[in-house]
Amino acid sequence: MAEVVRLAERAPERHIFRRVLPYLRPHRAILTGTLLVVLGCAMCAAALPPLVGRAADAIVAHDRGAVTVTVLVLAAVVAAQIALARWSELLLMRAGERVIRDLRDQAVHRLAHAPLRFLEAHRTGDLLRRTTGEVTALAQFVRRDLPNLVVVSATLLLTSVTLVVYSWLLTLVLAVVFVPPSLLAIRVFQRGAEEAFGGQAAAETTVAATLTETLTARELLQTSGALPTWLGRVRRENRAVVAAARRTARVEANLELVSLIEGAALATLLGLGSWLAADGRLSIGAVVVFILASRTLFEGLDDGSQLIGELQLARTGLARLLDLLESPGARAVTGRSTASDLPPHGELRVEGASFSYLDGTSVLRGVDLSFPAGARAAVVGVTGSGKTTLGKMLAGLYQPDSGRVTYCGTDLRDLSGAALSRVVALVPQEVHIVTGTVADNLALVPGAPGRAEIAAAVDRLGLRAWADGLPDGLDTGVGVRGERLSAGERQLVGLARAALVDPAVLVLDEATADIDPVTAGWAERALGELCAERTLIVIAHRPATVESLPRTIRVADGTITEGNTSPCPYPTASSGSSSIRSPRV
Ligand SMILES: Nc1ncnc2c1ncn2[C@@H]1O[C@H](COP(=O)(O)OP(=O)(O)OP(=O)(O)O)[C@@H](O)[C@H]1O
Repeated sequence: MAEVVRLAERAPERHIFRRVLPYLRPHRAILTGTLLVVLGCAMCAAALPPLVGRAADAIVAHDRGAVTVTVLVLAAVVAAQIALARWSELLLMRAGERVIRDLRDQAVHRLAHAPLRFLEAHRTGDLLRRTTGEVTALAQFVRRDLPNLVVVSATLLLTSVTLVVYSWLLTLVLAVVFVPPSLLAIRVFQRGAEEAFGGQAAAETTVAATLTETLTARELLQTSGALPTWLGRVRRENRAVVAAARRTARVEANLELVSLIEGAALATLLGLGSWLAADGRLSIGAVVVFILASRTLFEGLDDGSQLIGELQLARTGLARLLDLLESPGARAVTGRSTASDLPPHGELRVEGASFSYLDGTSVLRGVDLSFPAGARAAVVGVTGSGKTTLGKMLAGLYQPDSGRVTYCGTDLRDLSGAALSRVVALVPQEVHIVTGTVADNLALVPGAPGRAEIAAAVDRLGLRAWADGLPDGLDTGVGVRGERLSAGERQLVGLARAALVDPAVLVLDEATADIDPVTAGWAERALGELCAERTLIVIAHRPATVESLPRTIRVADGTITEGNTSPCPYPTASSGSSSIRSPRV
């Protein structure tokens, strides 16, 4: 079985900031400018205690002129601090939004190009959370917490310098007696935080994934009577989230210890400072500066430790997002060859191909098949024998674990995404329909065809009367996920999309749901027109389809046996004949 790299439930956080650097590089100009403004803001904050100290000394010395000048400078510094803080906020928001926009674009791009096997290996909710929830959390962090984090770091640094300058003795007491226990308490918090926040994110992801499934499987759940069992599962997972959140809250409570240490330190410093001032070894102003600066230091430690919680949350989200962006498993496996290198008609060949699903289910073993240009074949087999898997492999959606699938000698793996879709198109049993109009859905092919091209394809397939019969023609809304279209009409959309792509090979997974005779007639005609010039491989579910096709490929026990070839059995739009029985798609 080919190795598929799964995303870790708890994404590794090692070197997380170094890993995010390449994503920040395109925005380095605005980020550097922002950091400089933030630094200016922090310098203003650090200048306040010395200015207040100077004012206190001037008051003690009855020096009115010095008091006036100091107060004016103080006012100017405060005004500058406010202005710089506002400016840095705006800059950070702008820079942050750009970074987030790029990350989101890349995540969506990565998911849109990820191999089918990678997507199947993960729950949709997990992938959705990584591309939406984690990005939103990151955006919030950048807007709200990052400015504070930068200001706090710079303030801590500058305040430490102020403290040393004003009294190395008091700084020594502070540094030896009080700062280490503070840092220890923060460290204890950090250690628990990684586990607690990671656990909370994982538990929330599980709930998100289950909620997504609740919506997608709602019909099954409502009609099968399985809703109570399912809701029991939702409740269990919900309880796990609450437990994880409580664990996080307990870890956060450790931070209270930091406040306690701060109170004790300020009281000690005040006593010690007053004693030194009374002894004449320190001015009153210096004591004031020291107390204010110590307070700033502890506030910084306090804010910093709270921010570490947010930082941890952002780290976890960022790690999960980067895990997706960096995952080799999510990397598109298509190559660079373009369809222009290849003839419009040619042989599709399977050589010694084997395929197993991730859970180890071995489905196909050593399959050899050849479909010369214009061949038409039915693929048959009991349910679960591997027909759909073979179809997806023929369409290049699954890569064989061993062996290869080639078109005119070129491995499908070596084709670019657009080239692959021009070589082979798969119309699945359940054609995927997106919210919008019929025309919007038909435009979902390479090259985004315009209205005229879409109308021409519909005419070519003999579907004009069907389209005109819809309430608003091609502008008819299809509802959420196409629920306003019948199974047959969805296959008509799939066939019309195939006509717009104009592939050399068409693989059709016949719809098993009963289709009304009128829609079946439209589909029959469209298919007849579509298969006029190309290779057609129908995964057949009805005896009538099998009888109508000249060649039968039987899938059983992972291997293939087959019969002969003869001309196209489908009537074309121009012939209007339906004398040959054909599949109801
Ligand atoms: N995504 C998947 N992950 C794991 N196993 C899978 C997956 N899809 C299909 N299988 C398994 O692979 C085997 C072949 O499935 P496949 O859908 O190809 O059969 P099929 O012949 O098309 O069936 P049907 O006629 O019912 O559509 C089955 O045992 C199925 O359970």
